[in-house]
Amino acid sequence: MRQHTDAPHEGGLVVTDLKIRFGGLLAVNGLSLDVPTGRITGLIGPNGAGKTTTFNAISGLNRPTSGQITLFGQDVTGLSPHGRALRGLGRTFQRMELFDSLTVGENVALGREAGFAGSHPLRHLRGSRRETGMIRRNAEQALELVGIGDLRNQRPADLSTGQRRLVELARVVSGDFRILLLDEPSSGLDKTETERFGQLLRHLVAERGVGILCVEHDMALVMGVCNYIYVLDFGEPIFEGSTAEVAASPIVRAAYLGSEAVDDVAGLTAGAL
Ligand SMILES: Nc1ncnc2c1ncn2[C@@H]1O[C@H](COP(=O)(O)OP(=O)(O)OP(=O)(O)O)[C@@H](O)[C@H]1O
Repeated sequence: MRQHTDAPHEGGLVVTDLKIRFGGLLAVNGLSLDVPTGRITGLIGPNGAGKTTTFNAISGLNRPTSGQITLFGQDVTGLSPHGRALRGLGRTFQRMELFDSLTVGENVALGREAGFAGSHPLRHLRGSRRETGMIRRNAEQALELVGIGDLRNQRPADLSTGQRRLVELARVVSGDFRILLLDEPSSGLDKTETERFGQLLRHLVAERGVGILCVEHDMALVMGVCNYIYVLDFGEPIFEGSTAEVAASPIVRAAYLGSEAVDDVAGLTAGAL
């Protein structure tokens, strides 16, 4: 596994030789990832490559057949999603899971707990309010960092897809996690919104020093924000490298043949980087 930090590795998420089998299907076969803090790492691959399965294994929603997952040097392979969250791991989901009965501010305040299997976010919200204002303060900071403070009293149902994506990002930011897993965060955004979202991710890393692992189909976003990229195809890790190396790789282009993203990859290879 190559390390993609310039400085000595200060820790983060490390996945070693991950294998996940569903019956006769080897959905992920020997994937190793290094996701340091202060960097945006990409995980890409065509449909069905195993990206979400990998995310679920990292966040504890499915059990790996073999392999190891460590967070800041601690083996978390056997821990629950909640245990991993407490150790600094937050995630978003491909399908946004915002509560339309709550305001934007309340959704963001769910922060650390929401979205993780086995938690009870509504109960958590009420309990925490009684005990402390800390969650509300975290939520306010996250709303400001993501630039949606003016939406705090609105309901998610009244927002555009782009705004809802920002609410989702603010929610995971409010959890004060050190490693964020973002599952197709720009899905449903137009080109301008995606560009702004990319700038926001870079701002987030610069401000908070978090590490981000991002699964994303939008190649322009991937190539624009990621420091390092891993490529999966049919569960096999087929390539890893800098954005320039990935964009120039014939292996990567071949994996995307027949998919919509192939033109994007080819275009980036031709000179965007
Ligand atoms: N719970 C499951 N049981 C059986 N097979 C599964 C399960 N979850 C995923 N798979 C299969 O594992 C493979 C990888 O799926 P996964 O959703 O991880 O791919 P992906 O790269 O995230 O795809 P996409 O980009 O379309 O979201 C697919 O063949 C999928 O059908």
